[in-house]
Amino acid sequence: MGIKIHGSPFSTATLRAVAVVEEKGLDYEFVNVDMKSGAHKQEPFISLNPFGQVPALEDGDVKLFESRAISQYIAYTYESSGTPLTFNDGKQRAELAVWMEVEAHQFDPVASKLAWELVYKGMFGLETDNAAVEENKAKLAKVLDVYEARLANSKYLAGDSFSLADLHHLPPLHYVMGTQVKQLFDERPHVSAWSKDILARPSWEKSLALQKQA
Ligand SMILES: N[C@@H](CCC(=O)N[C@@H](CS)C(=O)NCC(=O)O)C(=O)O
Repeated sequence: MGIKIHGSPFSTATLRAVAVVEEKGLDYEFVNVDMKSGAHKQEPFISLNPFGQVPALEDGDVKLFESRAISQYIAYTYESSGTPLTFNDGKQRAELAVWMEVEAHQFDPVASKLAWELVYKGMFGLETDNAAVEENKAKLAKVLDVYEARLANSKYLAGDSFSLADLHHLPPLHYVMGTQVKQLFDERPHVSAWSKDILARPSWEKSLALQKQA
């Protein structure tokens, strides 16, 4: 049995897991979980993730949930395939850990909230909360100031090569770049160059192609 990713192509967390497998050039089966009908809260999916959230991964007898845990499993298990997304050196591994934490705890909460307010709510016919947009834009600006300083000295967040730390940003980054939030990236030259670079990766284009098949 090969790699199976269970999820929705419209879910940012699912796309994070898919992007890693694409970046590694691995064959995989995408198993669509119909979130509209609540399939993520029922069997058989709930046995893969008892929290009822996509994505989940199966690889032989390995079963995992949490997109960032899935990405690390793929990157380390299939280290020799495709792009090296991790580092062997201890200091670089520590840098990778730092920037993966920054993505998960500083970037993702605000970028995902902005994507929800400015993209997803529209899809569901819900009204944007403009106060929440302004509040989260201000928070994101502060995070991006830190990124700008980091990226002035380092081509990618964890070092000189593209890694999981960069890849983890792709799904919410993709969504907010189609909104007024893009301006916050454009105003910061190093952040702007970095975001253009990582969004142009063929693995990301292939990940998004899943949406066209849905
Ligand atoms: N920390 C989790 C978050 C997973 C998550 O929030 N998935 C969303 C879709 S992007 C979901 O399943 N939402 C439905 C729900 O929470 O009921 C991960 O990275 O995998």
